[in-house]
Amino acid sequence: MTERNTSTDSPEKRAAGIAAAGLVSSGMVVGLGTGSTVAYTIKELGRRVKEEGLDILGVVTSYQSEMLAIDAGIRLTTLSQNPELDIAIDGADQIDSELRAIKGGGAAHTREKIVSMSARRFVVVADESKTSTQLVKPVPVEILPFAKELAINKIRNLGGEPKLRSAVKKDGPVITDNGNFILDVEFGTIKDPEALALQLSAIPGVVEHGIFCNVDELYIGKKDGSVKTVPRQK
Ligand SMILES: O=C(CO)[C@H](O)[C@H](O)COP(=O)(O)O
Repeated sequence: MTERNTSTDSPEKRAAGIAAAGLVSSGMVVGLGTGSTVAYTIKELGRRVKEEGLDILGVVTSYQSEMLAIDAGIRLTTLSQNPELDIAIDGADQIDSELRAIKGGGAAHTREKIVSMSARRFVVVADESKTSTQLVKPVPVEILPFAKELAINKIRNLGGEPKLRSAVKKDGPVITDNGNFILDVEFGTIKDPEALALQLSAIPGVVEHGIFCNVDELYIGKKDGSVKTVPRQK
């Protein structure tokens, strides 16, 4: 896994994150993703709650987004109480020209997928470095610790090279918010993301993988502070 850029001061990420917050209006239930780009969205929504009386409920995707949302003053709900969301906004590690994305750099992709699939509209916020004609980054795969060896063998049979993600400030593996391990799997250029997504999902012990084929719209923040929006071609 390459080093994660979680810079807290990025004009590109800020531009994308704040622009996407503009899609949210009072009465909405909003899926709140995880990572440094959507953190700008969460903070902007919090500002609007305080300064403009924006009345929303948020559904978080990680302990990180929960803490940010609480700090920002956003009221939270759960998928049990609100199973259908109006919109979900989240970051991505890479996104291709057909808006298929790799997520899970922050090990939150399982809840992120559940939340994004529960939303009528799923918007990804990113800086330009995340865009690519094809997906080439390693795919994060959350697995049950009990299934590690089986999952590694099955993933190798698919042509992937899995690496157990290690924690930075803890000895041993990363443990997700769900109590599982993460494999970062190198597949080279992913020619057919939809097919690979199905193959990974079929492996016993795979909880969720980081290939997302449900992005409706991409907000790309640029260095000059402008934002390009790209809708998915239907
Ligand atoms: O999928 C994710 C977390 O699991 C993040 O959305 C993704 O890693 C992008 O993060 P950032 O906005 O910090 O670059």
